[in-house]
Amino acid sequence: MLVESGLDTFATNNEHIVQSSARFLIEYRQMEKRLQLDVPSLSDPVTRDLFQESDLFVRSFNGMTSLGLLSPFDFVSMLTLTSEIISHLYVIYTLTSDSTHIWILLFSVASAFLPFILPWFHTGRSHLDSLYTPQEAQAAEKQEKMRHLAHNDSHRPELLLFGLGPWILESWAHARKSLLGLEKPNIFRETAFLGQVSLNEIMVAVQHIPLVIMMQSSSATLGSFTLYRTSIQSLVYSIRNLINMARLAFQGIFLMGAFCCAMAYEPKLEPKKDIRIPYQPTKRGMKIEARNLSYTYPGGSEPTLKNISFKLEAGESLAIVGCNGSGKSTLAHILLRIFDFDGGELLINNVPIQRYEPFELHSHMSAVFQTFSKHNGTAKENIGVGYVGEMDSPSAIKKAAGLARATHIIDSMPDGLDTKLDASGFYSSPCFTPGTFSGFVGERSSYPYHGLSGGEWQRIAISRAFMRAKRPEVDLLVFDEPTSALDAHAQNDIFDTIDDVSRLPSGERVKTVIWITHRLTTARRADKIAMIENGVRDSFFILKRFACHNRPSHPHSFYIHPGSC
Ligand SMILES: Nc1ncnc2c1ncn2[C@@H]1O[C@H](COP(=O)(O)OP(=O)(O)OP(=O)(O)O)[C@@H](O)[C@H]1O
Repeated sequence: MLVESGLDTFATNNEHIVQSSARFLIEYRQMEKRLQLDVPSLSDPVTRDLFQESDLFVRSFNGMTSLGLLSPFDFVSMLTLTSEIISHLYVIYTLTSDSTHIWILLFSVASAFLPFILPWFHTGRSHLDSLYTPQEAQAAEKQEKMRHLAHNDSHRPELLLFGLGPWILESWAHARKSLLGLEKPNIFRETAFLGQVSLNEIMVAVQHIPLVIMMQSSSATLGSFTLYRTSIQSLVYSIRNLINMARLAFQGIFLMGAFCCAMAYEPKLEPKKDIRIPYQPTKRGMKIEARNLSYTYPGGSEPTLKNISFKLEAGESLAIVGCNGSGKSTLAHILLRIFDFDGGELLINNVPIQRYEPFELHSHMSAVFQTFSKHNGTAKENIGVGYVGEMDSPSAIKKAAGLARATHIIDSMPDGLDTKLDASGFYSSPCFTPGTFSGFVGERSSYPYHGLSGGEWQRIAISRAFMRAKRPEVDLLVFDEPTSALDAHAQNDIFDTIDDVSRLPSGERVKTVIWITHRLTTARRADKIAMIENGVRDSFFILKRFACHNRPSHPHSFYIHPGSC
């Protein structure tokens, strides 16, 4: 007994280790692949579906009897069920001696199966189909979206401001009911109920009729009657289980297929091996040349950017100005290789940008996006993500914060760099009652998270960009309205720093700098100014010198303007 129990424990532990390791590996591969996905891949619905199905496989990977894994145990269960079916069939066969018995048998089997077959006719589709209808997929997506809105604290202020609660609840309930099959008309439900519950009982009663006839023959005993009855019920039960198991196995194989396809998926911006070349630095920054660049957002009918052409020598600075919606941020995303472009050419250091591996190219760039991220993490993490190699170096983080003039913000936080920041704005709002949470970083404070103003967040985002910007391998700095929430004095300081960071101590510029701004004062600091005019979707941009259009003269300014000129 002792040995048996010891062996059993050993086998269980071993099994647990094997299952956990396999599960971890699958989850790791999925996470790794998902993190490689670029924006164009993510905006492709087919890719999104593929990764969703692959996610489903990974989440269902629970080892034995899971949906995702066909374990030996599943095959053993299938074999057992098959052998059970054969033995029940044999028992029934031995009890069936003449043609009357055969008819009784057929009648009994048909009536036992009827309750399971009828619902298929009610819905007009197979059980398998019912798992994948587009309406249900839509309902599932909506349900998840609403659940996310309700659970994610970062949406709470807008949720309250716009009174979205009832709408979210109603939409969620609608989607949920539809998924649970509670939204069918009453008549249909009653029919289905009759079909599944009462019909079962009716059929059990009906099955007794031929058996009673059988009892009247002299050879039938009460024992054979019971055996016959039990065998038919067991036969139906085993067949049903086998079908369910086969269905799960089929789904498992289908989802496993999706997982394998996802693992082989190459992100859209990834260059093919035969054209890929390593980034060639110029020592003076990044040389950029755009020739007739065009871009249309997925699903858009009109191009947001059309025929953009310009040239920026390594080490030059360019300010892009223009009205709202003219495409400035879109252009920045293309230059940063976040988006692809539909037409034209973009050369980086005289090489088409498509030939560079995006991960490598990005290591030579730093940026502040207009809609920068706010992480629900510590100040250290929020700044450190700019260059994770120095995330654990307080001095590097403080230096970057110093460049962004954010030192005083960090000094005023309760736990300095270890203060958890409130990305959602929820915990710093007056509606939040302190003291209801415990165990957060910085328990000295009664608030779990520390709130920041818009300008302070912007300085954190600029610090993040400076974590990487000052590094020698970085050749391009892009700032999309980096100081929109800062006062004029702070704005000047930041632009002085941008200028310093882009130069060697000797004063030589070694980084190309592009910034987007609505302020003429900051635009004038650049070597060149590009202006996007009438840029909403139907623009036709061409880079020209201001002087050609009687614009304020600046020796190195350009004018991006609609229409050929
Ligand atoms: N994800 C998107 N899908 C579809 N259209 C988009 C998307 N993002 C932006 N647009 C559209 O592209 C156009 C250009 O937007 P973009 O953000 O580049 O303008 P912008 O010049 O940076 O504006 P702003 O000065 O207000 O920041 C806008 O008309 C906008 O509606």
